[in-house]
Amino acid sequence: MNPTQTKITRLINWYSTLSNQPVNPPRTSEKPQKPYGQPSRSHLYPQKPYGKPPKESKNPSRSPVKPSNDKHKYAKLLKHFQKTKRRNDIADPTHPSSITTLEIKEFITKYGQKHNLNITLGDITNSYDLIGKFLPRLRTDDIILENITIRYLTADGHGIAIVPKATYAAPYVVDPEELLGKFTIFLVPKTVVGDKVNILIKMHHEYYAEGALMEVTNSDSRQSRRNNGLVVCQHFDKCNGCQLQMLSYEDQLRHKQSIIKKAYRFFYPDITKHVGEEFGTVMGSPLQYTYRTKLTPHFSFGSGVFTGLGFESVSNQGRIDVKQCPIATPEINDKITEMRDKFLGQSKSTLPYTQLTLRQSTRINNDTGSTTQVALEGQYKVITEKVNDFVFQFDGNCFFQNNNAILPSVLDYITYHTKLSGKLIDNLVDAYCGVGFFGIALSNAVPETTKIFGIELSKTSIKYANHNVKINYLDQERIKFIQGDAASMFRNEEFMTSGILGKNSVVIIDPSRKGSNEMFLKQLLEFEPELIVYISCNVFTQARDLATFAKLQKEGGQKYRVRDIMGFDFFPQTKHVESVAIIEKV
Ligand SMILES: C[S@@+](CC[C@H](N)C(=O)[O-])C[C@H]1O[C@@H](n2cnc3c(N)ncnc32)[C@H](O)[C@@H]1O
Repeated sequence: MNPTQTKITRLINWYSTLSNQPVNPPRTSEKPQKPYGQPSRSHLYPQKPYGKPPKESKNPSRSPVKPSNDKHKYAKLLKHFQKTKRRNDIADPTHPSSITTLEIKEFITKYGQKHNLNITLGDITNSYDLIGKFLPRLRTDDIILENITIRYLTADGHGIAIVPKATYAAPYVVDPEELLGKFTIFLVPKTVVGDKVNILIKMHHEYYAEGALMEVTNSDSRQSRRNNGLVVCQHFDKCNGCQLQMLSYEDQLRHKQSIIKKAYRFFYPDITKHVGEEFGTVMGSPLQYTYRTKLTPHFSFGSGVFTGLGFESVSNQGRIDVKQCPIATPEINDKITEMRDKFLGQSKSTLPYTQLTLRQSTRINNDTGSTTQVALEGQYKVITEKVNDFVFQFDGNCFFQNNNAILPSVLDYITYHTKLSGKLIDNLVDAYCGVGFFGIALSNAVPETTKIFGIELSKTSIKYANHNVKINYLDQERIKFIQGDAASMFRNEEFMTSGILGKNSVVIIDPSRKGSNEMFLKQLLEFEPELIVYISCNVFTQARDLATFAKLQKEGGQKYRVRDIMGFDFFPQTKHVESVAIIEKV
């Protein structure tokens, strides 16, 4: 045994004593691995988690590695891989990568307490040597770790496993002994707590590494919440769209409640003083599949012709061809088939764009009032949707909620809270109003004299919001939607001259994922409405904003209390959850 091998053996022995578990030595793949999934469908899947055949080690002798001088190169490369089109504000504590770091910290603390270990971020940090070795184009080995346990599920729907670095990293560092007491956190998509999995080791980041799921080895065991029999979609293993199909719907709702509680634990722990320890119950969607009224699949192409239509793959290695998407409505699925048949094999020049916008639309027969459902393709088609007794029209590229079936329950919940205090509502303010959905849909839940005022950044949406007032035969003197930044709403001339005062007002806030901001919240506090309803598709920014709102009240004394927080499952089978907070004046 050479000195390096001796060190590796010592490290493995150290881990065996530490965990009291047998250690499966890591395996370098020699033959293509079977991906996990339901055996009956295995013929549908390619043989690898992503297309490339396994690479042979170029370094069989595993000579000790030289220290890397490439820190800057790796740091730059990592930055490149972390950047996505919309999410480049990585200093933001609510950025998804910052949330992942918070989740990892929470996990190692809990795991450390359970196993009597003090694991710090330093103990799980990946060295630049290790990061460099596993960068996509520099990785020389396909290393598979077997039977590792998933112990935590992130808000992104990735399972977390913790593995002593000694079990696989010794050949990639200068001094294997430096791995003593060090761990790697693996994030493994499409896994759930209790799964035992075989993973292919992929890219390393500062505090975690990516693991591609090869196989779940305890699918039928009681330790895991998984039930592969529930998976409906043939593309589930590969597609990035859904994360939770293998969980029962009750487990999905429980997981989503845990995301709401986690978001407040991270950004506004004092929430429990308002709503107690148990909050954020998630109401299920009446439809758990076939609910999605909008899809935006992309065409893939090769040699100048269209070769597929679908979504990003879970491994971020291009797109997968999706023939049917079971969470979308039947009409949208028919449209996918139609568009695929029309364009596949055609030259790329036949279409001026590579992304399709498909939306569900309702056709109303004006003579009989009967309706039929259709799917329309294109960003500028006029879409019609009906919610309760109201009709909404908008361009294909305007924002509109994507799960029509759950919207009546959300409206009922808001109505219940607006009526709870028994006070008359004189004004309803709809901030971030889109095409006027909440303002219009709640117009019959408040007295006929209640003024409704909405603001929205998008010009097109505002055009449709005012159009929707007309087509629902609502009084245009009573309901007004204006274009502008919500942050300047309270100083807007039209708003100031509208006579709307905070007293007896309800303010609805429904911002996009990045949430609201201090400027808006400050003015909201000065406006002093009776009730605030904060609807959010990103509970982390919602929790941050409510913490800011509480902080703003520190000086002048507490004016508001959070009455309730409830989740709504707008997107079954996926990681997403909508959170609605009710904030009342004390
Ligand atoms: C989640 S959507 C909600 C829309 C609407 N409430 C609904 O339910 O259909 C958020 C809306 O906020 C708008 N928005 C984003 N930033 C804004 C800002 N600073 N001021 C006003 N509106 C904004 C977006 O254009 C989008 O229509």
